[in-house]
Amino acid sequence: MSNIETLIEGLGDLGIELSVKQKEHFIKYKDLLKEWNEKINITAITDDIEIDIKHFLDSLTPIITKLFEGKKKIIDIGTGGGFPGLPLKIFNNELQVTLLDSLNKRIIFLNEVIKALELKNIDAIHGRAEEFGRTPKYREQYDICISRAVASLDTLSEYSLPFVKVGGYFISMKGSEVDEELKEAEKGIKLLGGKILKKEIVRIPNSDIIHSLIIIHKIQETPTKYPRGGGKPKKNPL
Ligand SMILES: C[S@@+](CC[C@H](N)C(=O)[O-])C[C@H]1O[C@@H](n2cnc3c(N)ncnc32)[C@H](O)[C@@H]1O
Repeated sequence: MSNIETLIEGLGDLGIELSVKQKEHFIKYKDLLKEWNEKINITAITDDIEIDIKHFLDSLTPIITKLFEGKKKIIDIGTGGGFPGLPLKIFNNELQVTLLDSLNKRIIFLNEVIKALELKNIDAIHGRAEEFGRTPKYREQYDICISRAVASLDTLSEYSLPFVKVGGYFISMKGSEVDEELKEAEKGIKLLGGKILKKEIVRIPNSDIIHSLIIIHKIQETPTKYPRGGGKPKKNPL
């Protein structure tokens, strides 16, 4: 059975105590992550302490924004092994979560975790963000779109902002050096109906790792021509 002492300690530093059930969920999730990672490539991080810091605690840093309280509807773009969407769901079971990734084997893994943890109001779906963002079922349906380690902010904004309702937020989890990327994405974010609210600097508890959360407010509908197809958001960012 996996150890989650570093996670428990790190959250303790923030004054947060996990329930028995939440602890069981994180342990089971970590067990499955390590087991599946031997068969398919999900993550390069496999050590108990590193998983706690670089996956679980890092995924939970957005809770400092207070935006993840209550029954929010959120989508995690390019979720990979479920980060940050799945730890956020374990933390606040009221969240209604969509996990999206273009690699089906990772979605199969996530569905196994969802089943093993008996989580409700969470879906793992296979596909590309720039395609789902054009369909009525997903477009402008979410209070929050969040993403970590998927693309540069200009490209990622075109993938992400179409999912967000007017009045909602797009949160991009980035490293500490993000100013250049922010500057390059500014014009596109405006075209997509967003407004950069702030850059929140966060230290991952129980570590010296500094990251930033870019918080973008959706103030207008995204024009229907976005997201563009044919790989344009990546090849030719706005
Ligand atoms: C480096 S991994 C990051 C995974 C996870 N967010 C994390 O931080 O551990 C990037 C993930 O984004 C997915 N991805 C890349 N482009 C995508 C797109 N256009 N739509 C959906 N998923 C995408 C990849 O399949 C991969 O699983």
